[in-house]
Amino acid sequence: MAEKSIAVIGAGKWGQALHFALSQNQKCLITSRTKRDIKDFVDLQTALDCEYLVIAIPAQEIREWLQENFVFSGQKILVAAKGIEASTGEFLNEIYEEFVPSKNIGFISGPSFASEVIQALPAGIVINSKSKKLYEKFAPMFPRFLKTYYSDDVVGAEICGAYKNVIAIASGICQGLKLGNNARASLISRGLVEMQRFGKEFGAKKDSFLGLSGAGDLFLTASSELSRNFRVGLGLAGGKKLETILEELGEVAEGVKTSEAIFKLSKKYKIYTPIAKEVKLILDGKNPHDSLKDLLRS
Ligand SMILES: NC(=O)C1=CN([C@@H]2O[C@H](COP(=O)(O)OP(=O)(O)OC[C@H]3O[C@@H](n4cnc5c(N)ncnc54)[C@H](O)[C@@H]3O)[C@@H](O)[C@H]2O)C=CC1
Ligand SMILES: O=C(CO)COP(=O)(O)O
Repeated sequence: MAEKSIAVIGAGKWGQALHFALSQNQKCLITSRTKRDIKDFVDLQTALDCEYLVIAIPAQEIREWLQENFVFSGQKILVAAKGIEASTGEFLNEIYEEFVPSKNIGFISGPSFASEVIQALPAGIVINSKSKKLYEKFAPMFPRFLKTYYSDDVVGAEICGAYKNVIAIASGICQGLKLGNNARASLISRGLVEMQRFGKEFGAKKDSFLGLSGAGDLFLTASSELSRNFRVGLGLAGGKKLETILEELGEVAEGVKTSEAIFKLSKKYKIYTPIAKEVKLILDGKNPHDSLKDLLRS
């Protein structure tokens, strides 16, 4: 293993922005499943041989990727994805724990649009890990324009990052239906309460929902057309088919599959999650106006 070397795996929007950020203080490699003509691009094996890895592969694809490509050999890893696996309802930390010991892994959360990070605009992010030592190793690798905070609330950060994508879809629908600013603020704040209620069931800490990982990322994503999830909501309100919306987007919108996962988990554990439920039903074809009536009644 090449000591102190670092690589980003996954060269989508977020992988490339993280590669840019991590290249400010040291050399950083990047790889992806298809060869790209970008600086520092290497083959997968060269990346896997690095001591530090940042994995930016979407939540629904990561299990298969790990099974097919990953052998743990002491690497220290940061997970950059935000989502819950729809087929199983498992959180990313549960998927990764089959492959990596918890002291070697951390999860990035907080408000961080790739399109702004790649312009070196300032933001605060959280590195969530059971190991503070892991945080201390990664933190100096980030550039000054990204202020890093530490939290040990891995499950809380994960739920914040995944759930806010679903609320962002709802908020995009609200905007697309022209329901007004009052409605959107009501939706976002009730969304925050809902996320926290859901998180409590899985041992998440309340503070995570009030900080960068929760409120920070939710306010960002649920109020900007820079968000892919928000744009999915706009498309749904405009009567477009989900297939068409995703095709036009050309990038991942994790909230779509995560809403399925939340729906399943809420049923299983009897958690009251009305907004996520309506998002899932709208994605399945329910008329958004009927969802609105149901939300105002429930
Ligand atoms: N774009 C953003 O602003 C942010 C994105 N994220 C999260 O990061 C994750 C990735 O998002 P983006 O890079 O923006 O999405 P993207 O749609 O731009 O790129 C996804 C990348 O994953 C790769 N990929 C997909 N399936 C794969 C597989 N089976 N094996 C290997 N690679 C595969 C694709 O080749 C592509 O490079 C998502 O979970 C997203 O929620 C988190 C924070 C910010
Ligand atoms: O997580 C994000 C910003 O923190 C990106 O959100 P979208 O995936 O909705 O664009």
